[in-house]
Amino acid sequence: MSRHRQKKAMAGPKPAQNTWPTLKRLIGTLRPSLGMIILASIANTLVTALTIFSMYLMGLAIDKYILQMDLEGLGRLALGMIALFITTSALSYLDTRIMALVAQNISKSLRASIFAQLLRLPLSYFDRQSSGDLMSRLTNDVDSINQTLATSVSSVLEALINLVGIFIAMMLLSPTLTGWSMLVLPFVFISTRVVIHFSSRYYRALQQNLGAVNGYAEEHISAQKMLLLYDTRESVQKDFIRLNDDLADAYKKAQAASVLKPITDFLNNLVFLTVTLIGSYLIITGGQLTVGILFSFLMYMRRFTRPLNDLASLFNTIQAAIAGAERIFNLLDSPPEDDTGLKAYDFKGGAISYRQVSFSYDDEEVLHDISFEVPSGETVALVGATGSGKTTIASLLNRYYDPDKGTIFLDGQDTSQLSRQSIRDQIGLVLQNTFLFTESVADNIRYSRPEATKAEVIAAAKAAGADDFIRQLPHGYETILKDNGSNLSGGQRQLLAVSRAILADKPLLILDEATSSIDTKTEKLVQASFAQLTRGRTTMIIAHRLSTIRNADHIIVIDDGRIVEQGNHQTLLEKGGVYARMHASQDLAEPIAVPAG
Ligand SMILES: Nc1ncnc2c1ncn2[C@@H]1O[C@H](COP(=O)(O)OP(=O)(O)OP(=O)(O)O)[C@@H](O)[C@H]1O
Repeated sequence: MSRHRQKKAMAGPKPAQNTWPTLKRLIGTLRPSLGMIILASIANTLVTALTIFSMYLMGLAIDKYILQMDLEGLGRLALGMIALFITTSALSYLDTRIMALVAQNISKSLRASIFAQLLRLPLSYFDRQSSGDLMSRLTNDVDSINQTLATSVSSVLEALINLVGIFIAMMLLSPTLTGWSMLVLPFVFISTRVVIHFSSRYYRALQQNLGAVNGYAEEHISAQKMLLLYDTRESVQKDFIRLNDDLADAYKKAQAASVLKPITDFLNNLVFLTVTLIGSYLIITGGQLTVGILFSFLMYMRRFTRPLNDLASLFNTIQAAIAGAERIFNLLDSPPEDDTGLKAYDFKGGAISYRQVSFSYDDEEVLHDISFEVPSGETVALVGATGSGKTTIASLLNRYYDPDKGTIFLDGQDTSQLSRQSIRDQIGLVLQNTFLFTESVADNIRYSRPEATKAEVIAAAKAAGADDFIRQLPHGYETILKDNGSNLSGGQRQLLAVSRAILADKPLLILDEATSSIDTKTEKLVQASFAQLTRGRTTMIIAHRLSTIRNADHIIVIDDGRIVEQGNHQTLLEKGGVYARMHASQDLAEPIAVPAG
């Protein structure tokens, strides 16, 4: 775990910024389930009321039957109580089931909307958000709403009814004793709050420390090669020891907080004893109290502070759910990529023209005044140092991003007026880091054209020169690729990407050559495969190898977001400028970019 991420984890989830509007909107999502929620609430209210009543009956049993030695009556009452308990259990089951159902329905539709929205959002949104953050909306935030709806709504209602119901019952039984207990009960409540406050604080700290230790271990175990290469094992070990010490400290503190519990238990018992003594005194001195009433009363008292504490801790859970809901709503409200009102791209050969294009990702401009023309069917190679802006230029063509200034034309049509999908429908893409799904090789190739037959898939792989190595895989075309195809070499991944593009058969192409060193044999294969692919197609190629560039019709040399030279291999060499120097120092023979990982 990087230091940055550690800090983030320590900070914990953020509270909601707009609690009330979010709560209102969250309640709005409950509207379709209103009938079910009312039903659950009625069941819940009945359960609480019947439970309070059953405690009254127990006192009654003492006064009316036990002290009168009426066994038959006691038997009747016991039967009645069994019926009562069965009813409350059934109602309680109903309440739990209904609320779990409501919560799951809402979580399900939230997850569906979030995922649909993630597929619609523009790329720039993902630049600003970490994928971990987005994943946590789909999992943690939805889960926290689910938990809250499933349990907290019922619990709040139950706590409120308990509080009011028990108070009324106590007043009916004995106003005097109620008065006395109201004097001492605050001690019980406050002491319990203190324990909860401290233990939950230490518990949270413990969780964060645990997360930090796990994250650090996980990251460094997977970075074994780096540790060996740079010999950082000693400092990594030191960092781990520090995190481990913090974790042990957090455990000790959390343990120390648990000492508080016996103290509050003692206080609780003391309060209980006081009320019992007062009650007994009232009975003995002929007050209006009976043993049965005192018994019921003491049971009520035991329960009375519980709803207060429940409400206090529910408040935290509900707050966390509201904060989660706010993050989800923010995501759902972000403007999606919108194609409405735009014309479809009318393909006429794929001539590309950039005119005075500038672009910034955030505030910093990374492309300045880019202008070039590619006639249809020709190949343009973009060359330049790493970070100079080659990938960005290509990203503007299929409208992953839109320029801040200037215009890009496709066959003379202003792309800002064309629907993104209609442009992307015409462009084949081979990226440096091809994404491979956990599916069979055949299905991965078919990703660009799902309806393609097996024979078409094989023909595409053959044309790309991928057929040989695919047949050597354990199950040939049916081999399932795992972990983004981690068991394939960089060159093999590119061959699959080319197969995909050949199968898609799009008239325009964007190729990003692999920067990672691939062996000469595979490189030749990839080159041949690229040559096959680009034939007759207008191609923009982000070039890292001398051989690719030499064959391009146009070469555009980029430096720090500007075009510094353009021409073809011959004219640029003759010019004796940047390109000629790059060529002379054989920069291009080596991959320009540092291979990732
Ligand atoms: N998603 C992004 N958000 C913010 N800045 C970005 C983003 N992608 C690239 N940049 C920045 O824009 C500049 C140009 O990057 P770009 O990826 O286009 O360069 P490149 O020439 O393709 O590099 P390479 O050869 O390493 O692929 C760099 O300074 C980079 O840091």
